[in-house]
Amino acid sequence: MLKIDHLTIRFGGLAAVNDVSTIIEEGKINAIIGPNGAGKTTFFNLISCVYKPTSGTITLDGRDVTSLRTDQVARLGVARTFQTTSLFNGATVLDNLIVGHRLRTRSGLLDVLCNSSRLREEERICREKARDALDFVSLSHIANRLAGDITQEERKRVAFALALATDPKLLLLDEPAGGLNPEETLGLAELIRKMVSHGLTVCLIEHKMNMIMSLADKILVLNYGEKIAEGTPAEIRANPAVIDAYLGSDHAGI
Ligand SMILES: Nc1ncnc2c1ncn2[C@@H]1O[C@H](COP(=O)(O)OP(=O)(O)OP(=O)(O)O)[C@@H](O)[C@H]1O
Repeated sequence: MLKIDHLTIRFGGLAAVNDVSTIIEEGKINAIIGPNGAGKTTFFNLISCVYKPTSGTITLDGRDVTSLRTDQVARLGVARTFQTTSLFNGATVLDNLIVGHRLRTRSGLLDVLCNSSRLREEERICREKARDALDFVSLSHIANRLAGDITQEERKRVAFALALATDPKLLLLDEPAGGLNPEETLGLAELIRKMVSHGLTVCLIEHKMNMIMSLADKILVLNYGEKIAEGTPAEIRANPAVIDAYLGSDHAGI
């Protein structure tokens, strides 16, 4: 699905991602782990085209997307969630989703002024997609609640729904379980499995090792910007380089 070849980005003298090659496998849960400052978020910024690499290539389904803009790669089906979810707190959950989806549809100012049939049709589709996405993440019951009044876990699910409403094929999740308790984390892991069972490919960054080890099909380990290991959870757990990297950091054991 997404092929990454020799990807490097330098900030001044620092190679935040250094010569990383990997494949994000279709229909799988691909995880990226590594100690603080390992380059995980920078790697996400590269594959969602927020940053342009210093060198290397990114190929999505056979097409070189390395120099595309974020909105262009999003239109090709790459959606992303962030560590914190920005919502319009004074608007309802459903309206947040509709706005999120409208940002990607085609009507222009003229359509709005004329209340064109294209605009009305797009609005109908947006509303339908927003409701479907809310239903998928099990939040239909809070559709009309103000976003400022929902829980942290519900915000995480809304972030998933926002991404899903854009019909992605690849979903990049940045620390989806950050700030959640163990029970909520299990619920979110279940939702990620459900997305994959519906044909999505997932790539996630996560610090919660229990979650990653039980959820991921494949794990890429970064340390100081470099790939130090790649494999199944069992392979990663037994890898001496990974154990070394984590013993030298302040993270919980793997
Ligand atoms: N825009 C930037 N300019 C300069 N340095 C940067 C920039 N973005 C990231 N870095 C540096 O690149 C390195 C990797 O940072 P990154 O945020 O990708 O790590 P991370 O693995 O996501 O860390 P964490 O787990 O703490 O979120 C760090 O040393 C960071 O300071």
